[in-house]
Amino acid sequence: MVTVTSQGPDLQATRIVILGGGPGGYEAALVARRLGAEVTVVERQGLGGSAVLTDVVPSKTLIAAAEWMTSTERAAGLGIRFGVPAADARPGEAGDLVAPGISVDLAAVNQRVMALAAAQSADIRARLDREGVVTVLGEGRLDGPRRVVVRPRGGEADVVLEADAVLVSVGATPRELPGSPADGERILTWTQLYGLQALPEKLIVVGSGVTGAEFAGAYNALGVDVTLVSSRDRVLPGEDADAAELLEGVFRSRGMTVLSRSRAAGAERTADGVAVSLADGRVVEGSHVLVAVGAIPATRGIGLEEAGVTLAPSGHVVVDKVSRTTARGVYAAGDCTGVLPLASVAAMQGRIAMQHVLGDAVRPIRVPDVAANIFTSPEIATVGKSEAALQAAGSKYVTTTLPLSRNPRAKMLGMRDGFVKLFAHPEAAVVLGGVVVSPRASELIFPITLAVSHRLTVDDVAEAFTVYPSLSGSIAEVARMLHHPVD
Ligand SMILES: Cc1cc2nc3c(=O)[nH]c(=O)nc-3n(C[C@H](O)[C@H](O)[C@H](O)COP(=O)(O)OP(=O)(O)OC[C@H]3O[C@@H](n4cnc5c(N)ncnc54)[C@H](O)[C@@H]3O)c2cc1C
Ligand SMILES: NC(=O)c1ccc[n+]([C@@H]2O[C@H](COP(=O)([O-])OP(=O)(O)OC[C@H]3O[C@@H](n4cnc5c(N)ncnc54)[C@H](O)[C@@H]3O)[C@@H](O)[C@H]2O)c1
Repeated sequence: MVTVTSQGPDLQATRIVILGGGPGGYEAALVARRLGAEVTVVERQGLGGSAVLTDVVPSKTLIAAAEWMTSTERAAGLGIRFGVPAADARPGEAGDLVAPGISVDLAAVNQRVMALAAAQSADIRARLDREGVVTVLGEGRLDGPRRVVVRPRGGEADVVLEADAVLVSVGATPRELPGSPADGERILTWTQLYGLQALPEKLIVVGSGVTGAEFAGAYNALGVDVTLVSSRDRVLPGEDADAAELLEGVFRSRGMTVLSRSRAAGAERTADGVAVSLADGRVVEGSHVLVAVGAIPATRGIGLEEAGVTLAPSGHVVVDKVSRTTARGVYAAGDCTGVLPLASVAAMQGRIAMQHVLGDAVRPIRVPDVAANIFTSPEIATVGKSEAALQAAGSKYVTTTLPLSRNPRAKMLGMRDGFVKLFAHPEAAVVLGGVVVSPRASELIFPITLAVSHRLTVDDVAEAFTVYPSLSGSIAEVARMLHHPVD
C-alpha cells in the first residue's frame, strides 16, 4: 500500500526532498530550513552518510592513532626514551630500558572509531530534528522529477513524498576488483576495515590514490607489514609530483613495499590469507587485502534518467555550477556528481542548490578555490591551481619551494620531511596556488587558501606577521622569496 505523506502544516512553503543524508544532503537541509522550506531527508544507512559512517570520520579517527605512532619516531632525536633506565644507569648511558614498548590494540582503536562515527551521526540527526527537518530512513528513488518513493527500513509500506524540488545527494560506493568481491574478512573495502579485531600480519593495499595512500600509511605506522600495489609510476598520481615523490620516499623509508606500475587483476583467498594476482603474472601474498581502486556513483536504478536527469557514461549526474541537473527542479550535490569528491565540496554544492532553488543570493561553485588535504604522515595540503594544471594550460607562473628542514620551529620539533611551495603570477604577483607538505598541513594551508580566494599578492602574504618561531613562518618566507623588487 502506498502512503502519501503531508510534510508539514505550511501549504505555502516550498517542499524540498533530499535523497541521501551525507554532507551534500544534510548541509543542504539546514540551509533550506533557514530559507523557510519544508524539508525531508531520505537516508538508507544513517545521517551523516558515508562521510560520517564509513569514510571521512572513521578514516581520520584511525589515522589519529597512526599519527601518534609516527610522532614517536621523532622522540629519540629529541632525547626521549620509551622505558625507564636501570636504577644504576649513569646520565647519558641509559643502557637497557626496563619498561614495555608501545603496542597498538586495534580492537580498541576500531571501537573508538565506530563509537565516534555513531555519535557524530546521532549529533547530526539531533540537529536536523531540532531545526524541523523530517528524516525518513529507507531506500529512496525518484518517480518523475517531483516525487520520491521510499521503501522504509522497517519493511513498512512505501512512503511517497511530493516535492517542489528534489536534491539528489546519493554519494558513491567502493569499486571492487572484477571477479573478486569483497568478503569482509580477508578481501576488504575501506568500509569493512573497522571490523578487524587485530592488526593484519601482512596487508596488501591495492590502489595508490588518496584512499590507498592514507590507509597504507596508517597501517604501516600502526606496525603492519604493508605492500602498496600502485598501477602508476608513483603513488598519488593526481597530486603535486614533488609531494608524491617525497611521500613515496617516506613510505619506503618506513619499510613499506611500494610496487609501482603494478596493476592488480584479482584477489582470491588462500588457506590462511589472500593472493593478489597482478596483470603481469606476478602474485603478491598477504593476510588481508584492502581494495582502494576508486568509487562508483550510487545513481543507477533510482529513476534518475526516467525523470530527465542526464548521467555521464561514468554514472555521475551532470550538473552546472549551481548544482542544477538537466531535469527542471532536480538538483544534485556531492560524490554522485563527480565534480570533486570531497565532503567540503559536497556540502557547498548542496548549500548552493538550496540557495538557488529558494531564491537566495548564490555564488556558483569555484572548484580551483577548494582546499584539500591528504592525511598521510606528513600530510599533503593543496589549494588553487596545481603546477600540472598551470603547465597544461600554458599559464605563466613563478614558483618557489622552501624545505621544512630550513624552518626553525621544524628543527626544534625534529621535523625533517616536508616543504612549502607557492605558485604566483609573474607580473601581477597574485597567489595562484600552493602546496604544504608537513605534519598538520591541513591547518597550515588556510593562509594560502585565503590568499587564493581573495586574490592576494605574494607581498600581501609576506607582509603579514607570523609568530616566531612557527611553521607558518615558512609560508610568509616563500611569499617573500617570490617578491619582485620595483624597477
Ligand atoms: C576513505 C575515504 C576517506 C575520505 N576522507 C575525506 C576527507 O578527509 N575529507 C574530505 O573532504 N573528503 C573525504 N572523503 C570523500 C568524502 O567521503 C565524500 O566526498 C563525501 O562523503 C561526499 O558526500 P556526499 O553527501 O556526496 O555522499 P555520502 O557521504 O556518500 O552520502 C550519501 C548518502 O546517501 C545514501 N544513499 C545513497 N543512495 C540512496 C538511496 N537510494 N536512498 C537513500 N539513501 C541513499 C548513502 O547511504 C549515503 O549515506 C573520503 C572518502 C573516502 C572513501
Ligand atoms: N583526505 C581526503 O580528503 C580524501 C581521502 C580519501 C578519498 N578522498 C576523495 O576520494 C577521491 C577518490 O580517491 P580514491 O583513492 O578512493 O580513488 P582514485 O580513483 O583517486 O584512486 C584509485 C587508484 O587506484 C588505481 N587503480 C585502479 N585499478 C587498479 C588496479 N586494478 N590495480 C592497482 N591500482 C588500481 C587507479 O589508477 C588510481 O590511482 C579522491 O580524489 C578524493 O577527492 C579524499
